[in-house]
Amino acid sequence: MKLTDIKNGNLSAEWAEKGYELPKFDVEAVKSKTHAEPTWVHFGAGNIFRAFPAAILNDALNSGKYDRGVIVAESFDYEIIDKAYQPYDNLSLLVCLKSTGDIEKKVIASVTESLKADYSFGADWARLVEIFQAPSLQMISFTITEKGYGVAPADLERGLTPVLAMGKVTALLYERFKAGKLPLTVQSMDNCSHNGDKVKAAVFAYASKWVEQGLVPAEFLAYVKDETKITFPWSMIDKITPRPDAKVQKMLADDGFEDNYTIVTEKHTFTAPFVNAEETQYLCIEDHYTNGRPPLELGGVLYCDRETVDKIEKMKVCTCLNPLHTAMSIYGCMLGYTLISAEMADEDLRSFIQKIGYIEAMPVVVDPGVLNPYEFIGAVINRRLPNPFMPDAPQRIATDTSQKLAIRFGETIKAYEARGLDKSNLILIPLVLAGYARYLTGLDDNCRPFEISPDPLLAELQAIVAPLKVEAGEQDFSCLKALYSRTDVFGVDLYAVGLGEKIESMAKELFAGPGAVRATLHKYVKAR
Ligand SMILES: NC(=O)c1ccc[n+]([C@@H]2O[C@H](COP(=O)([O-])OP(=O)(O)OC[C@H]3O[C@@H](n4cnc5c(N)ncnc54)[C@H](O)[C@@H]3O)[C@@H](O)[C@H]2O)c1
Ligand SMILES: O=P(O)(O)OC[C@@H](O)[C@@H](O)[C@H](O)[C@H](O)CO
Repeated sequence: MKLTDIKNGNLSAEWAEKGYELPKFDVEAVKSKTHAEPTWVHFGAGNIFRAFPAAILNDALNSGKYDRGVIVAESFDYEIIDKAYQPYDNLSLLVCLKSTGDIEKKVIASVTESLKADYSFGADWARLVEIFQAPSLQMISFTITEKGYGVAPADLERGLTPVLAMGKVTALLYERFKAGKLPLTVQSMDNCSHNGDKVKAAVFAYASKWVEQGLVPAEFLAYVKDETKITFPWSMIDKITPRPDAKVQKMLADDGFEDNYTIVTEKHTFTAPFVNAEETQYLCIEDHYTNGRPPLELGGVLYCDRETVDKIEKMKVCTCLNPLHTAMSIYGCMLGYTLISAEMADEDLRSFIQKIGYIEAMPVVVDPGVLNPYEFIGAVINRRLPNPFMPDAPQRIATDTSQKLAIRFGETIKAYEARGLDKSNLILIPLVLAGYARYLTGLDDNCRPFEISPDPLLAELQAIVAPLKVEAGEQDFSCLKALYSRTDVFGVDLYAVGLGEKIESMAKELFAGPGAVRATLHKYVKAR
């Protein structure tokens, strides 16, 4: 069984016998309609895209009530397109690993083209320009990680040929402007707070600079700022999607599914012709579109107003899921874990995240109404994270931690400040942040080196903690001031909000030699 059998019409009875769900729509017809009149381009050809946005579109197509696919554009890691999309006609296999142990396998055929979003790939770039000039285009979306929204001063100076994702997107919006100021919605689906505002700020930064440099007319800036033309809605996305896993790969191989290997690209993306993910999924989107949109409600998307998205996102990204993930990943990596479900069987770690969620973060959550925060966190702690069939690893979650702490913990600290809540109630959140300094040493709790996950600020932050040793006895921890006063990393100056000294004293305990991470974690969690 190979994904390309689908195009060749070469489908054996084995597919059904082995429980593989095939597309229920005419894949070639959808492909040619989408080519002629595209409606949706997604940037970021990573795992979550295939497991979730592409899969809900596949469901919409399976319903027979919609007929357009999605075109994927990769602006950063072109190897994904060469190795995980093109050889498989852009088809992929979604393996859903339920907490009951049931496994669903579904061929996703909603991706109709895969393009490398860079000028150096002439034909692909020309096709993207053509798509952005099409009146039918309704939405562009993103899952490019938080750092993908970065705007570097050097890139702003590159004019109309920038190298960063947001610059390229702005250049494509300029093509749409020239094609008649056509409307479009720019939709982030990343785990950032107020994610629409992040894209918006980046697009405005490029457009303003280009106007200032005389590269584009002032009307272009007015166009991207005109909410009847271009909108940047907020969203909340939730579906735990680990990297492709060796056990799943073996299970597929045993089935006779031949497209079962994993690729690690030079840029460290873990990709494959298949994705493995959990069953639970939520995608809540602010319904503010200027040129219509694909009917993703057919695949379960919840459309609502901005205020509701804001509350749902705060609940998930700042309280009930992502902070727990980061807490258990920082400590999990130091304690030698490679599986999230195994960490959930560790009483200290389970209790750590439970108390962070229920006692320290929950007091600042506003009930979004459409989802209940207590039910949500209950499912995360009791069903989703302990799912023994999910191959999720703390090392995946620890990737780019410096980009996530401000959202996952800083927002809660800010809310305590804003509401005048008693910050002495914050104990385990400071312990997470103290653990980050210990994590940056790259030594586990036995003082053996472990591989720190990639992070754009890694070298810079490691240099700050470099003077510290993991050993018993007195040492000078004043270098930590340069870390914990970083508002770019923590969202607040932790000294200014009165938590810096507490974090420093916890860090002293964590650095006190082999076994200190476990002992300190146990002490604070038990006392809480
Ligand atoms: N995996 C999950 O469980 C999950 C769940 C909800 C939301 N998300 C969101 O989706 C994002 C991607 O997750 P994934 O599982 O697809 O990861 P992945 O590693 O499989 O893919 C990452 C994607 O982002 C692109 N990217 C990375 N750095 C970039 C940069 N500097 N500029 C432009 N593009 C860049 C990569 O090329 C790739 O397309 C996450 O950061 C998160 O915001 C992920
Ligand atoms: O995807 P990231 O890197 O922003 O964060 C890692 C995980 O916390 C995240 O992917 C969760 O699995 C996801 O947010 C669940 O919906």
